[in-house]
Formats: sequence, structure tokens, C-alpha cells
Amino acid sequence: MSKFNHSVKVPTQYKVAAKILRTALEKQKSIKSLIFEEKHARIGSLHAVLRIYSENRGAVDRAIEESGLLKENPKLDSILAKVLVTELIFGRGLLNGDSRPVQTVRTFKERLQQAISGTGFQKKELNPRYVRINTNLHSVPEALEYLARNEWRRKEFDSDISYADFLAAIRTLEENEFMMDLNVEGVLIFHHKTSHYWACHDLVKSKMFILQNKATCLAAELLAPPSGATVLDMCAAPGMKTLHISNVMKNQGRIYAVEQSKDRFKALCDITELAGCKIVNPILADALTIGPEQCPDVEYILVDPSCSGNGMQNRFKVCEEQKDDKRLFKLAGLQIKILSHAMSAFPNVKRIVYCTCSLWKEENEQVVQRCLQLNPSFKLLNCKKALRNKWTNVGDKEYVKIGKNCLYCLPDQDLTDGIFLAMFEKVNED
Ligand SMILES: C[S@@+](CC[C@H](N)C(=O)[O-])C[C@H]1O[C@@H](n2cnc3c(N)ncnc32)[C@H](O)[C@@H]1O
Repeated sequence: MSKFNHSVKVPTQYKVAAKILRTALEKQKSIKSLIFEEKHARIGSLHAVLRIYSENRGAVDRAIEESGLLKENPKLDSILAKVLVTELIFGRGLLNGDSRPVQTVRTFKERLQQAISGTGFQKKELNPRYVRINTNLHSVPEALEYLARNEWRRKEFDSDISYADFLAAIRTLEENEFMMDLNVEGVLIFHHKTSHYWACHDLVKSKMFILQNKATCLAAELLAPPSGATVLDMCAAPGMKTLHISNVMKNQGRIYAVEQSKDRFKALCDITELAGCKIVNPILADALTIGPEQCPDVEYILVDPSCSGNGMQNRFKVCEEQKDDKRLFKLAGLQIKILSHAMSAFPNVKRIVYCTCSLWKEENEQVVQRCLQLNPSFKLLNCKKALRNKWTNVGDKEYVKIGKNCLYCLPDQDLTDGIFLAMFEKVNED
């Protein structure tokens, strides 16, 4: 007689997670939007198990294969098995209920663990949660006081700490601790397990704190417009970097924030208003049509154009993303047009920062190279030096005089999203 009670149902959260994962794998759809469409009440647990699968999918799949789980249980649904193994071995460490699939996977726990330990595999820890203080609405000391009152412990480090030691300190952050970032003022670093807490926080909803990955904060940090300057943000929506620039400028001066998409323009206006930006002048337009007539006296420009986005870590990946050469070629064409326009159309410009959330050279070093050829009155500044050398990853040195001056943020090494940055200065024509 079978030892399983067939009437016990698989818990809904596992069934729904398996349904989402199946659709994502078969139809190559985004897990994020599939979760969003799902009406299931426990979105948090769905999110967690699918996120852990996406981070560790190689190891999960290998463990299933090597333990013989599916070979010995041909009736076990292979996608449900991925979800259950993820939860049991990489996630919470236990499974709910006594349904047949759950019991089957439980009986394989040891074999699954052995299959993993034989490969020298280590569970991939998620990157920390970055929270930026919106200094339009409260100061850094006020924000720190708030955190202390709410029993958050600040993990301190020496001001001359090396970048490697700083990363090591982030890796050992406790769940009740936070650190100040080494590179960007006002960025706080929390354990990844606090992500949900911060996502629901009232002070995040009211824009006192901004959920913004540290890598994307480097754009305003490098652009560094002083208080009172005139800035053009050419691809501005939803406005995260516009807002950060206004913080850097202490909310004094002027920021022209250009966005061509109507829907995204509305988000830009809403966010910058709610976040207390007094100096943002939003413009609904194609940045290529904007010149000194609409935006006079521009001194600093941020170019953050549409890109492939393959560096973004909040994109759940359940299969390897294929490089799409045609799409990259098209994107790079637009990126070159916009950056080149920034370099040629504004006579008073002093500094330009170009950034993408792509790790492809076609959108990064190659765009920089082409724009320097087209605009010889610009030179690259060294991004790493601008961060007091407290950084490691730069561009590809095969691009002579280019690679070493650009910066990469790499998810596994810098514990951030994957971002590329380049900083240009207008050469004095005399
Ligand atoms: C990577 S997003 C910018 C993110 C934004 N800087 C932030 O930090 O929140 C690129 C934006 O550029 C806009 N865009 C693309 N081409 C544009 C153009 N020619 N003129 C104006 N906006 C453009 C897109 O609609 C998109 O909203």
C-alpha cells in the first residue's frame, strides 16, 4: 500500500510558484510581471522562492539531476520539484504540509544536499538593500537619529577603510544593522532580508527615504553639480537620478528634466514633486529636439538613455539571456545620437555623465569611443579617481584611453546592480 495520502493537496503557494515558473520558462515571460498579475495573497513568499531559484538555478537543477529525484519519481512534476527543492535546500529549509510531492522531496533532502556539497557550490547571498536619504525632506543627521530611535544599530568603519574591507563588512551585516556607504553620501546599506520591510515603510512612501540601488547613485555623485548650477537630465523618467541630483545641489539651481514618454513623464512629475524638488523643470519632449533655446546655460548633463538593462538585478532570470545583436545595434545608435547631441548642442556644458544599466560593451565602451571620435572637444575623466580610488572595476582596457577611465558596477563583486558609467569634460578650446 502506498505510504502517501493522496488526498492531501499541495499548498497553494507552491502550486502558484510552479505555475509562474512554468509560464516564465515556456513563454520566456518576466517573472516579475507574472507575480504582479497573480492574485495570490502571499506575494512575499512567492517572490522569495522564485528570487532564490533565479539566483541559484544552476545548483537547483544540478541537485535535482544528480540526486535522481525525477528519475526515481517520474510522476513528480519537474517544475514543482524545482520550487520545492529551492525552498527546502536553498530557502526556508522546510516544506509545508504532507502532500505527496512535498513528502517525496523531503525524503530526498540528504541526497540533494550531498549532490550540492560535492560540487563545492555555495548558496548565493542576495545583494543588500540600499536606502537613500532624501535630503530635500530631512537631513542626514535627522535620518540617522530616526534610525537610532528605531533600534537600528550603525556598523561603523574607519574612514580610511579599503574598498575590499568595506565590501567584506557589508557581507557580514546583521539584520538589525546598517552601514553608511563609502562612495555616495546619504546612501544607507541594510541586510537584504530587510527589503520587504523597507518596501512597505511609510517614510519610503512619503519619499523621505528612497529605495535606490547604490550603483545608480554614482551618476549624480560623479556629475557633482554644485549648488546653484544648471543641469540637464536628458532621459529623466521616472526621476530617481533627477531627485538625487537635486539633493546633491541642495535643492538650489535648476534642473531641466526631459522625458519623451507621456506615461513616464507623469511619473517623473509626481515623484519629483512628492520628493520636494524645488528646482526641477520637467519637459515632455524628445531630448534630440532640445537645445539652448529651451534650456539655456546648461553646464552639467546626465545622459541615462534606454538600454538593454541586462545589469539590473531585480530582473528575475530563469534562463540565460541571449545577446540580441540587432537590438543592441539599434540601442547603441540611439545612445550615440543622444550623447553626441549633449556634447554638441550646449555651448556652456562643462561635464557630462553617461550611464547605462547594461554590461554589454556595445552600449558602453563602444558608445563612448564613437562619441569621442565625433566630438574631439571632449575628454574622459577618470571615474575611479573621482571615487578616491575606492573602487575596483573599470572598463575594458582594450579600449585604449577609454576602458581605464570608465567604471563598472558588477553585481557579484560590488554587491550592486550592474551599471556602466563614463564622465566627460569639455576641453578648454584655447
Ligand atoms: C534608463 S531610463 C532613465 C532612468 C532615469 N534616469 C532614472 O534614474 O530614474 C531611460 C528613459 O529615457 C527615456 N528616453 C529614451 N529616449 C529618449 C529621448 N530621445 N528623449 C527623451 N527621453 C528619452 C525613456 O522613455 C526612459 O524613460
